[in-house]
Amino acid sequence: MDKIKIFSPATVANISCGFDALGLALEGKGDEMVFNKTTTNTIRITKIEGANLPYNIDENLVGIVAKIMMQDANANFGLDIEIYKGFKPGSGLGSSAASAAGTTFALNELLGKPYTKTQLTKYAMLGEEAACGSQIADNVSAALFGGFVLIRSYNPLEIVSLPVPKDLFVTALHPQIEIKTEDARNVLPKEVSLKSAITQWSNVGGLISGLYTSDYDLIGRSLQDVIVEPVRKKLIPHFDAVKNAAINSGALGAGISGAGPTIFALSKSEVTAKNVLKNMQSTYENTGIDFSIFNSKISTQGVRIVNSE
Ligand SMILES: Nc1ncnc2c1ncn2[C@@H]1O[C@H](COP(=O)(O)OP(=O)(O)OP(=O)(O)O)[C@@H](O)[C@H]1O
Ligand SMILES: N[C@@H](CCO)C(=O)O
Repeated sequence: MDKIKIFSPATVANISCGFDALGLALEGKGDEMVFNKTTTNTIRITKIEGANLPYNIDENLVGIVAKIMMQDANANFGLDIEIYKGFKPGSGLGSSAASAAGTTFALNELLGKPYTKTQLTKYAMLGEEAACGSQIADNVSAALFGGFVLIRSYNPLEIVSLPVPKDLFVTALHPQIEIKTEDARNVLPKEVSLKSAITQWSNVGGLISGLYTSDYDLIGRSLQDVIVEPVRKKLIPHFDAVKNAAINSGALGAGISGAGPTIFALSKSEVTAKNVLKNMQSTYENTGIDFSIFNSKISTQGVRIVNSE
């Protein structure tokens, strides 16, 4: 294979109760990238559309991840890379993760598929470190594996794919402000009380049980975050109003997508999700802040090939 075009999905990390441990992949929203093998032994980013990002391969995490993987594999080719961002960095929808996961997937194909998805996740986590200072796995593993994922352990890295109940829909409202993941991590408490920890891990258990049994009400009751959301929601204008609008219009639950500012809601059917979108939208329309909003199914596929030669 000499050339590959891939699609890498947007993702929702944390899913309320599972900070750094849970993620899901969205259908339809994501980045595309083209990787062309060259005979030059250099890596170049030749085109970037959709976001203002560096072309320097030591600054753009696509270049950073590609360089490390090429060196480790002793690759005997160079690369020309085109990046088409489908959503903005700093949105809470895993922009850096879509780039990092997509790069590892494409490189694996061009190298003859030497790596497992868990090994690719480890490489993609280096991209996350370059973006925000932490080797987080939730967005990148959701992008690579698709569906719902649980990071059962960071060391050694263990990713568990969870079932996706067929009627689940995601609504995502993205206020047009940028929150850097690094900044959103810096506001977090260094310690949590035992009481909060018990509530949180009980909800993670409830959510996972709900996914396995397609118990939508249990999923809804488990979408609670008593540790991260109370601190981070202060960074997101009108968070409570939008969350309440989602729940009052039938959503199972709602919370912060990743590090924010995107607010996500889960609903049991497309009809409910449409109603939830309408009410979240009309709540934000009164704020004077620009935003975008969409509904999505959960993608069970993750990063995929668009075409290859
Ligand atoms: N290819 C790339 N795609 C996205 N961001 C990149 C890329 N290369 C470098 N960056 C830098 O990474 C930072 C974005 O990372 P950050 O984690 O804050 O956003 P994010 O990935 O959209 O957040 P979240 O994971 O919450 O959705 C920005 O400073 C951006 O310039
Ligand atoms: N779990 C990470 C995701 C960042 O995209 C966080 O919430 O900081």
